[in-house]
Amino acid sequence: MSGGWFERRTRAWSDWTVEQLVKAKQQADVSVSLVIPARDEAATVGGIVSRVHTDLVVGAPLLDEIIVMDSDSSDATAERAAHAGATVHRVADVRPDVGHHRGKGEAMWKSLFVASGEIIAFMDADLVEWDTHFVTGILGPLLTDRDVALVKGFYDRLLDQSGQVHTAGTTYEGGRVTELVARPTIALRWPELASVIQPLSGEWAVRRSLFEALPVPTGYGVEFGVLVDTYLRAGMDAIAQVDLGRRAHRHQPLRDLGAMATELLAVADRRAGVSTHPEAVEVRQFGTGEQRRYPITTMLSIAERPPAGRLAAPPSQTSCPPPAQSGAPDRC
Ligand SMILES: O=c1ccn([C@@H]2O[C@H](COP(=O)(O)OP(=O)(O)O[C@H]3O[C@H](CO)[C@@H](O)[C@H](O)[C@H]3O)[C@@H](O)[C@H]2O)c(=O)[nH]1
Ligand SMILES: O=C(O)[C@H](O)COP(=O)(O)O
Repeated sequence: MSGGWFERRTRAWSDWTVEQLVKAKQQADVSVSLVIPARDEAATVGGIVSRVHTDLVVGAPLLDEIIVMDSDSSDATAERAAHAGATVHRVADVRPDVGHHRGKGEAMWKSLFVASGEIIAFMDADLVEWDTHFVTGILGPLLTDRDVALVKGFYDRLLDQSGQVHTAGTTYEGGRVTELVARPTIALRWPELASVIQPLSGEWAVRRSLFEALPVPTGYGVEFGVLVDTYLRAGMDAIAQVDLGRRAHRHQPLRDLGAMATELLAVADRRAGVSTHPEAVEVRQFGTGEQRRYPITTMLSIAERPPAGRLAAPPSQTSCPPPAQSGAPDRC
């Protein structure tokens, strides 16, 4: 492990009780938003929002708001999230004057225009093994240490070959892109970051002032980009990591992970200054059996958004997002 950073900046979720965090929040006088980016997560998003709402909004005044960024869903994600107590925004409706990209990073970048928190915690919407300590854990270092600006969650990552959790086929082999792309890239380019146990974890929290100052990859490169940029601009001591136990989520097919890996490598190349990629790249993959000679070609967006803090205000009131589905504050 990298000298003292690991000892100084590695904690466990159980280091803080909810009551301690509420007190720390009051003392620091900061507001906290939980933002959940979600694309077609009707199966899980309602349960996740409802549990967090019960424990950390109603049960304790830790979160000022729970926002679900509905990322081009075609299922009932928005309805289920709103019903469970979240404020829901359609990503495409936020700041329409700057256009719309598909992708997770876009949803997170646009959340900066609708969330009010000085601290923003992010959590994925496809979790199947988790609990609300995921949220309290990633908030712990930010609420108790002014020098920390970014907190990454880490955990054992389950991989279930059948696509279900808790079956006999479950192993600890999850995190395929993490192991095969993120970690090797870090080893080669930014070895100090190698002590970050889950560089791609979707459960992380950040000070708004930092996130607003960073460029944001619109797709799955967002976690990697924010981690590397924080390190390059603020140094290792601005980063902390918190043990959250075990996590299981819905797995993507291998070919989709190939696309994710390409997005990460584009982010890494840009930060290392070794290439000037265009906004999109062609990825060619191949079928199996009779289809093995036929390419499946995808144009993959590797676009990045500029730092949100540098964006000019919307041109007029008409550019403001329409009211959210459950009464978001009007930020126009
Ligand atoms: O266009 C998209 C795609 C995904 N999501 C949401 O983003 C979250 C994570 O997406 P998922 O497809 O489950 O990603 P993973 O396969 O889990 O990828 C891992 O690695 C990614 C790359 O670092 C991270 O973004 C993820 O958080 C992390 O869990 C989920 O809530 C999705 O609904 C969107 O909001 N918009
Ligand atoms: O972080 C990763 O490597 C990707 O989310 C893939 O995770 P999985 O191998 O557990 O599906």
